[in-house]
Order: sequence, then structure tokens, then C-alpha cells
Amino acid sequence: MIQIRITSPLTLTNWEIRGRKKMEMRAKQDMELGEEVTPPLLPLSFSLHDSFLSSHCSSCFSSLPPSPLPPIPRHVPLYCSLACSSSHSPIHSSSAESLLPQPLPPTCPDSSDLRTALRLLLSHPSSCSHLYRLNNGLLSNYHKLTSSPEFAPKIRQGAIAMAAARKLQNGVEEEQSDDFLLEEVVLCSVITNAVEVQDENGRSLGIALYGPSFSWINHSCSPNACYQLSVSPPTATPSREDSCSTLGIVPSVSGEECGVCNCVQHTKGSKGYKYGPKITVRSIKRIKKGEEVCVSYTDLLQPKAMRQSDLWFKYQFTCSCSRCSASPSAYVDRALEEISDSNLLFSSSHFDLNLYKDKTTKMLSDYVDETITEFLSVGDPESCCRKLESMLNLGLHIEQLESKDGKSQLNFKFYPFHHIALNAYTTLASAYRIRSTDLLALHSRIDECQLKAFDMSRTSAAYSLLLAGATHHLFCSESSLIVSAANFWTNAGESLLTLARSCVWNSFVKVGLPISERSAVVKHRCSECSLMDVFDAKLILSQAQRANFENISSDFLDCVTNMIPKIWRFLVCGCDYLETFEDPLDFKWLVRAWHSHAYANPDDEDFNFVTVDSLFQHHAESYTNEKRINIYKVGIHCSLYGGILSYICYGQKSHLTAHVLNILDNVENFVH
Ligand SMILES: C[S@@+](CC[C@H](N)C(=O)[O-])C[C@H]1O[C@@H](n2cnc3c(N)ncnc32)[C@H](O)[C@@H]1O
Repeated sequence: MIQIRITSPLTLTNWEIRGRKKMEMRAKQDMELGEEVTPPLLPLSFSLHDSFLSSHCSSCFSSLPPSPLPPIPRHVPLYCSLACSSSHSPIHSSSAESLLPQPLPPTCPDSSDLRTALRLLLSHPSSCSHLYRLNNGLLSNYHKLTSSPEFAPKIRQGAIAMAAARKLQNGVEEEQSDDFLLEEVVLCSVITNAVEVQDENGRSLGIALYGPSFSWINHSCSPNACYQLSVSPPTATPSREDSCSTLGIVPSVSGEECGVCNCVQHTKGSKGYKYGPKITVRSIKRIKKGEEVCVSYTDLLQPKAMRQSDLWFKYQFTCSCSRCSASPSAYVDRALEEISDSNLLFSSSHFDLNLYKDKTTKMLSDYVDETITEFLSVGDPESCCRKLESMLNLGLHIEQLESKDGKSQLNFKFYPFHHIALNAYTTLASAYRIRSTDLLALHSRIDECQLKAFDMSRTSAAYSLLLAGATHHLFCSESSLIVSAANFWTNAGESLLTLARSCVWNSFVKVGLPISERSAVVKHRCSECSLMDVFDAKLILSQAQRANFENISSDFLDCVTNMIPKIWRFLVCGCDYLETFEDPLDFKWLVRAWHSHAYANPDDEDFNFVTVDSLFQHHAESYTNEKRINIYKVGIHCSLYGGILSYICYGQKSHLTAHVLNILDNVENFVH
């Protein structure tokens, strides 16, 4: 049993009494979806990852122009402005981070964890009142982490490095000492509470740590809120975290509200930054007063076992949220790992199909991971497309399985909702887009290459649409997938609009998109749905519109469901795998097949996914003006719907919402 070391006389605060209890946050009042649960909150501490120290401002995380000067040592921070330098450099020099050993021992945590912990220590008393929580109320998980074989050596090494740097800073000669408990507790708290700060391309630039207003929000795999980070230069604006009245949540311990005063006490006590990446929490579901507000700490498009292992690996806890504990498993979790198996030679009840399924899934998943890694490092999009499509199309044959009845042959394929298939679609959409751009860069005349480039762009748009459709199907049964749906609908819209904009159309169609109207968006105003109203309002959704979200969604779906059959065959023509899909939005046939045939028979006509080759005639359809306009209209619909979902998840000022407005503005310019 580890003893609590109290090194100074203490006034007993609520933390000594409640420190071991689990904190959570509950809604102060009913909330509609798309509401700010917290205002933008400033961090207690933050740091860039090592690999971005020489390319990004250490204070505001903005990217720096390439420097003509020789590389600066890694521990010297760079700034984009005088304001950033004068705000941040005093913290850098007093935190002792430049005195951390270079390089760090291999067992140490990331140096961004150590820098964040050292900076946090600046505003922390010189001793721990107890090991469970920092004095500002943040959970340390000290006992859990230091008894884990994976974390314990890292935390120890990291704390030793931090303590050594602090001693050097204070002029104490470096010596072996085991007095690094405070460093260990603070480092544990960083590991437990810090979040990744990503740029608009999803690259993780660094980490940031927030006060209890954010850090007491627990995880759920079916969360009712999401968070967004935004980076901006230092400002004189005071932290709104100090004002608990603007928070839509109150802390609660063991299900019992513990009052706003505690929150004030513990956020005011800590001297947070007056600048740095801000975090905002928004509701993505309707939340009732008193309901616990949760966010996700992991990727929700992973099946249960992967989420659980990720959470264990990062935080050492086992999630028992409603989605994880559903029995039978939630539909979305079954869909994310469903793979079809067909016994090609003869049927035998003696196979342990699950055993083969697990093995095959592992092999296919390794294959996809390797292909994607190779694509990212070598950058050969053509080989990536060939490999992924052959895997999706042909699946994996396991031949000559020995059974009681003799030998057999199995074929395994992913269903379109399988998380690996979704990853493959994302990669394929991007690889085809790159192939198209590369070809266009090489050939400016309308020739064979331009046509090829157009085909690549067409296939890219088809994969984006399939990805959006498959994710939407999952979103209909698990509404917290709204964040993924927002990204994928936006991407699908953008790909379709890029395709509609291609100059290749001009060599096939006599008339271009009508340009007589002031705005083609207005010209193609949809009489069936209210998406254009949202467009007119520059994607700002009133509370009434957010309350009417289900109707907006179903109007959107009705519209695209009617329009997609007019373009789908054209989009997928020439791509064997995509041609097996009747419709990228309607998966009823597949779900029916799945439920009624546990081990589907490839000869069954309902089982289109497997036998579909025989069902489709591969006709290349002509490039008509009508087709172009329909592609354009579906593109506008998908972009606007993506914009609505982005507004709900991230608010109007977010990068994604601004991106959607930008896409639509470009469309207006293009058709003018
Ligand atoms: C950022 S803190 C959340 C607030 C925390 N409950 C507290 O008492 O301060 C993250 C830690 O809370 C715990 N936690 C969060 N969500 C959880 C969940 N769904 N199930 C179990 N533990 C959870 C884990 O220990 C995790 O490392």
C-alpha cells in the first residue's frame, strides 16, 4: 500500500475528502443539440510535440514560414510574433524545460508530456497535498498508472528527468535522489487529463491540459457532447473559465451535485495561461438537466474491442458505457466488424467460422494497414488503389481447410460498414484524388490524360459518397457518430463539386452549367428541402432549426435519395468494386441479407454484395449536361448537410464550417 506523503500543514479542502471519488459533470439545464456546453476555455498548460518545435510557434501553435537560417536546437522555442514571444518565453525559461536531458532516455514519455508537466508545476505548490488529485482538482490516477507495467517505468524515468532539470534550474547540483514524487504525480495528471491539439489536417501538433471545467468530463463511447480546440495568438481577453456562470455543466461526485462553488474554488486557484489552444465543448445530442455530460476519448468508428484496448492502453480504464455494455451488442458495433464468409466448395457445419473470421480479419487488417503505411511513406497512389480494391473486391480465400468432410474453401469479404472497409474508402478517395491532380498537373490539354484524370476524380467522388452513405447508416443508429458524418458529408460534397467543375465536361456537353442567374446555388434552389435556408443564413442554425434537425435530415436524405440514382452508375462505371453497389445510401438489401442469412449463400439473389457482378450491366453512360447538373446538385446538398452537422459539432467559427462556406462560395464564383 502506498502511503500518502503530506509534506506541509494543510487545510483540509474537499479534495482530501472527495479526492478518491470519481468526479463527473452534469447538465445545468436542458440542452438542444449544437449548444455550447462550455465557453472556450484556456489551458492550464500546453506544449508542442518535439517534431513541430522547429516549424510552429510554441505559444500559439501557428505554423511558421520556412527559415533560411541553420536549424535551431530543438529545446529553443520559436515564436511567430513579439506578443507570442513575450507571453511565452518567461514560462519557458522558468519551467526548466531547456535543462531536460537531451536526448531523453528512450523509456521516457514524450518530451511534450514533460514540458507540459514542468509548466504546470510553475503554478503548483511545491508539495502534493495527496496523490489522487493535484491541488487544482485534476485526477492523477497515480496508483493506477504507477502500478501498470507499461506506464510505471515511463513515469519514473520522466519524473527523474523533470526533477533533475528543476534542480539544475534552482542551482542545486544534480545528484541521484529519489525525491521526485511531486513530478510523478503531476506527470500522471498530464497523462490522465491532457488532450491532443490537432491542426485542420488532423495532424497532432501538441497537447494541452485544462482545468476541472473540462477535465472532469468523463468518457463514453456514445457521448452526448464533443470538444473542439482552436488556436489563436495571445490575447488580453481574460479566461472565461473563471466564470462558472457561463458553464452549462456542474461538477458532481458519485452522482450528487457538489455545487458550483467548488468548481470556482478550484479553477481560480490555478494560475492558468491567458492564451494558448482553447477548448470548447458542444452538445451533439439533446441533454436533459442533471444528465451526465460525456465526450469521447477514442475513435468511435472502431468496434468495441478496439475502443476498449485503446482506452486501456492510454488511460488504464475499462469503459462500461451503454454502448459497451449493450447485450446483445449494439447494431453499430456488430456492423463495424461484420465480414461475410462464403463456403465456396461445399457447406460444412464443422468449421469454427468465428475462429477463421478472427484470423482473416487480422490478416486483412494487417494488409490494409501495410498498404496505407506504404502509400503514406512511398506515395504510390496507383499501387495503393490496386491493392485495396483487390482486397475489397475479391476478399481473402482460405483454401483447403481440413474438416471432417474433407477439404473446403472459404472466402471472406468486408461488409461496407466494417471499420477496415471504411478506412479503405477514405484512403481510396484520397489516392484517386491525388492521381487525378497529378495527371492534371502533367497535362494541360484535353487529351487522354485529362480524361483519365477525370475518371480518377469520378472514382474519388464515388468513394467519398459511399463513405458518407455507409457512415450515415451507422449514424442513424448511433447518433454520436455525427462528428464523422460531418466530415464525410463535407468531403463527399467537395469531391462532387470538384467533379462538376471539371473542364472535361466542356468537350462532351454543348451547354455548361447555367450561368445566366446571379447565383447558380440560387438557380438550383431545391424546392424539396430547407437546406438552402441554412445556406442563406451562412450556415448559422437557429435554435428552432436545431430542434428540427431530424426533419432537416430526412428532407436532405429524401432529396439525395431521389437524385443519386441519376448519377451513381456514371460515377462508378469502370470500378469493379464500386459497381457492386446498387446505391451508396440504401443498404436495406444488405442488412436484410445479413439478418436473414447468417452464412449467406453466394447463389442467393438477395445477397447482392457477393454475387452482384451478374446483376449489373457495365454501361459507360454518356457525359450529359443533365448528369453534370445532377452531380452539382448532389454536391451542393452534401456540402450543405455536412455544414449543418459541422455547425452542430463545432460551431460557426470552426475550420470545417468555414471550409464548407468556402466550398460553396467557390461554386458561386465558378458558375458566375
Ligand atoms: C479526464 S479524467 C475525467 C474525470 C475523472 N472522473 C475525475 O474523477 O476527475 C479521466 C479519467 O477519469 C476516469 N474515467 C473517465 N471516463 C471513464 C469511464 N467511462 N469509465 C471509467 N473511468 C473513466 C479514468 O480514470 C480516466 O483516466
